[in-house]
Amino acid sequence: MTEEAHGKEQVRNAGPLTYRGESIPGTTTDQRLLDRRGPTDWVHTDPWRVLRIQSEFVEGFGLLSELPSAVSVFGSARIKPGTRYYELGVEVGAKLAEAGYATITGGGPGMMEAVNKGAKEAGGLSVGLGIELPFEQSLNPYIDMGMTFRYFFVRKTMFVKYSQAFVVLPGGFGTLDELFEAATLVQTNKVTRFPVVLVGSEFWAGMERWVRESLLENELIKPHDMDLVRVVDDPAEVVETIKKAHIDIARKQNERERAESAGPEQ
Ligand SMILES: C/C(=C\CNc1ncnc2c1ncn2[C@@H]1O[C@H](COP(=O)(O)O)[C@@H](O)[C@H]1O)CO
Repeated sequence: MTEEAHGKEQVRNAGPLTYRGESIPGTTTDQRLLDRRGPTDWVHTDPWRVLRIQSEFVEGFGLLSELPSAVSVFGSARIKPGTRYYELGVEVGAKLAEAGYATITGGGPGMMEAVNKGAKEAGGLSVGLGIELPFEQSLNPYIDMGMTFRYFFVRKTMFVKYSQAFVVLPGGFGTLDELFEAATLVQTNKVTRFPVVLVGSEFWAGMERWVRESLLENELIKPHDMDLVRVVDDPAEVVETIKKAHIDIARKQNERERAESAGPEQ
């Protein structure tokens, strides 16, 4: 801030702003910043929340932007260690790590913990993107890099932006929300097509049947929408399915680019 007499009139430059005469505020920006007194309601207002949301995006991009090729894995928060589904999660995490993928989960207990454990113990990079919940919870202990988000939608952006595939293990409402969000993003071309792989054909059979009989038969989805999601059983198949899908996607992309550069047919 500079203040000078310009002829008789006072001038104050405050950053890019210029004030003259009567318009000069009674206090400086620093004085207002450093003054702790005054009402505090603004911390609970939407404009302030917008800044917090912005800072969450900045922190998330900062944490994840240099992540190597990664896969997001979703699954129940309630599966217990020692159960067959927990062991399935450990194996899926290990296979992804052995294939060189970083593994991203919701950072919580159950399946998320199982997958992070498998990935970490197999020497992979294990990432957890947690969410603030009304009850106390911390990131599981098998995470190399993690962040706890305030806002679900910011966290969801990170899963999509920083992974090359989604893997979905058995789970409840949270897992189904993540699965159908991924399917919708691919269906509407909001993301470049990427593989969505469900693990556990027995677990997913009921949902598959319902999607076919209620959604497809009532023409609420198109027949090719059924191909957006693949179902496998063996953890090794998860990696094979992702790799194969990536090759297919790259081939189709090349074909499209070649057709575009050849110009319109005569
Ligand atoms: C309910 C319990 C813990 C909840 N903790 C969570 N931490 C992190 N992420 C979570 C949590 N709960 C749900 N999620 C997200 O949804 C998916 C699991 O939800 P589901 O309803 O259990 O299927 C998971 O992929 C997370 O991204 C018990 O301690």
